[in-house]
Amino acid sequence: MYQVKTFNAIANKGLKTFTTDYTINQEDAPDAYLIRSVNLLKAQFPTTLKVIARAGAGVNNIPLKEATDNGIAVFNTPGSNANAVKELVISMMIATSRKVFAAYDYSHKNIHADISKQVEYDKAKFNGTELFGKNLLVVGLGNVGSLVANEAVNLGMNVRGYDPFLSADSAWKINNRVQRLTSLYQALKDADYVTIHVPKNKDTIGLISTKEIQAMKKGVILFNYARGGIVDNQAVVENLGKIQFYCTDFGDDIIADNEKVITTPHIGGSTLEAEDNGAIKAANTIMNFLENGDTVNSVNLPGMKLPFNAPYRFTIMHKNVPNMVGQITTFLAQAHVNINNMANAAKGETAYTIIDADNLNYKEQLINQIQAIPEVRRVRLIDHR
Ligand SMILES: NC(=O)c1ccc[n+]([C@@H]2O[C@H](COP(=O)([O-])OP(=O)(O)OC[C@H]3O[C@@H](n4cnc5c(N)ncnc54)[C@H](O)[C@@H]3O)[C@@H](O)[C@H]2O)c1
Ligand SMILES: O=C(O)CC[C@@H](O)C(=O)O
Repeated sequence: MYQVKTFNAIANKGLKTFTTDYTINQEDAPDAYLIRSVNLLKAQFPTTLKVIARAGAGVNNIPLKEATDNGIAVFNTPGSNANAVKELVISMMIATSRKVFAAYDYSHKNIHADISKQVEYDKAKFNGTELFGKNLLVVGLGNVGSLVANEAVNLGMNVRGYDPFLSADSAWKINNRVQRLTSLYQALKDADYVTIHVPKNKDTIGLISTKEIQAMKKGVILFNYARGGIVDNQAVVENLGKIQFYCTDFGDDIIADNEKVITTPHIGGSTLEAEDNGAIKAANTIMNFLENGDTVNSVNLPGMKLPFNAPYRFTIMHKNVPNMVGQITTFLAQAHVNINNMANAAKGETAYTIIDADNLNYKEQLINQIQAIPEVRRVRLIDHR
């Protein structure tokens, strides 16, 4: 039996994905955390915890180094809510361009007056512009950015994208009419719209600040549905003469109460469909990791999936240093354990080894020996019989 502890509202479809081998929030020795945006940066992890699955994209709420040091695999569910974010961004592009919020406000305030004639005079205040033919700059062309870019092409926009770390998978998804840039500044000066879709990390905090805003065109509309802090809100408020509207999912005191700033309460991924997708993917990720040791979509381990055709599997999370496989297989050989299949891969400073065995001897001693190698973070034995 495995124990799962959930944080945040996790869609029922996801919880129902777990088989009867899993209990949810019933006991207190969790093997897995299933989370959304809960801030775990200062959390103490129980020693039983082996995996954290984030239903969604951003993992800036998880202390990746601490998790790795404690032998905990961390996963997200790439793309599960990308369509939801895309639809919100496109709708905000249209809503701001057509002055929908001010027009709604006008109509709402005058709801009891007989304004049927007055509107024909007043409506000039709400003249808008169209997206067709305008320039859009998309910063970050991953799961969300690529969808936004493609949809904007469909709407007749001239789309440019900036993503120096673009993966081959993402590149395949992008419409060939999206012009790829090698410098962020190349497109800032003539973009009518700038939208940010990068992860929050030490390199992207303040990615859009005073210098970048000063390089933008007057009247630009800026969107941040990625994370608070990637756009410097202080720089935004100081430049609202230049910025026509700033739309963001991440409000704070600095940008509060400004009619040119339109905030939403982190609802980019808040659709029924996206919440179901993310929760189902996260639940499957947890089960595949705990039962098979699969690490596809891990953010702190190399992505690995090995057919499991033996009675026993060792999974070892360890530092990416020489002679790890040598030491581990020496212990297995000394215990007369026959290796059926194995794989090893690394991601940054961390590596992961999967060893399938035909037989098992001296179980406790073997696990203790491997775990005692100083660079080993966690060894697990999965009994598949
Ligand atoms: N508002 C919401 O509810 C919501 C929902 C989903 C995602 N998000 C946020 O949006 C971010 C992006 O989501 P995604 O699913 O597209 O992630 P993703 O990992 O698929 O794509 C991120 C892209 O950003 C690129 N990138 C990284 N650093 C960059 C930089 N300095 N400059 C330009 N590009 C850079 C990467 O190469 C990658 O292609 C997430 O990390 C998350 O924080 C927010
Ligand atoms: O869980 C959520 O609603 C937010 C999701 C979003 O910010 C993400 O990073 O995927």
